[in-house]
Amino acid sequence: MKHRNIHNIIVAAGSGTRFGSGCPKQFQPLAGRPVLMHTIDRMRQALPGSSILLVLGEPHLKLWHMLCDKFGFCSPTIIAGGSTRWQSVKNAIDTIKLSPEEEGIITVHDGARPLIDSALVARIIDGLQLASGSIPATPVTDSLRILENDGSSHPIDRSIIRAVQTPQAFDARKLIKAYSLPYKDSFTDDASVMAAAGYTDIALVDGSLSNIKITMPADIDIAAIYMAHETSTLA
Ligand SMILES: Nc1ccn([C@@H]2O[C@H](COP(=O)(O)OP(=O)(O)OP(=O)(O)O)[C@@H](O)[C@H]2O)c(=O)n1
Ligand SMILES: C[C@](O)(CO)[C@H](O)COP(=O)(O)O
Repeated sequence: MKHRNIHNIIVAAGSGTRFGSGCPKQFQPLAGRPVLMHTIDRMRQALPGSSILLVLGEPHLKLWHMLCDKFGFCSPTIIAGGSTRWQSVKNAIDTIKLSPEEEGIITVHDGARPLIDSALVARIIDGLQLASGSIPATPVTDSLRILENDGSSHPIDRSIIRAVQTPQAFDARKLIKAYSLPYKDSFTDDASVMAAAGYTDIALVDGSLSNIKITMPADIDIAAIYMAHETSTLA
């Protein structure tokens, strides 16, 4: 199925401070190829015919072009990143021009989440039928506590908490409007930007436990195990 009015933003302009390597995590090898190539290929498979805007940091452009040459990889259109994830998304959004009659969808995905699959992407697109945004979420499995300023803490009911992933999908006009408002430190994802603009009708769809964000070095090993498991269950 072709999706011509879906614009997919993949943000990969981070520097990977927590990963702690000279080479940012999105370019690290995973199952023989850079993490980011898995992410892009899976998004292409999930939504064939839709456009991808790849957001990269200026210092990493040369490395990316070198990797594309090495792996014979065709890069999506590249957009210059910003100093925060919000700014990187905004830079891409500012290049999307909708015609007056166009009912567009914008998805935003972390380049550092290489384990998306077509079923997950289909769920977030379907979730948009009844809401302004649609985001994948999973229950948490650890016990949770609220930490107070004085250092004390108290337990909370984890059954009312969800951990949120990407990709996140939105009505394009509403997301563009939300990203025209000023930045706040509380913006940790795109749904939080929508909420600040008053778009609180966000559908939560089932996330995937394997859809981890590469954050620490060990996450590369965990992602490789998930990928090997996918391959063995397909065989
Ligand atoms: N200025 C930024 C910061 C983050 N990102 C992207 O947003 C996603 C989620 O961010 P995160 O995991 O925090 O990546 P980093 O900022 O690279 O990591 P860290 O916070 O450890 O420095 C990543 O794909 C990252 O490349 C981005 O495009 N531009
Ligand atoms: C966008 C995100 O991946 C959703 O879970 C997450 O909020 C990114 O957080 P980070 O601190 O920028 O890694």
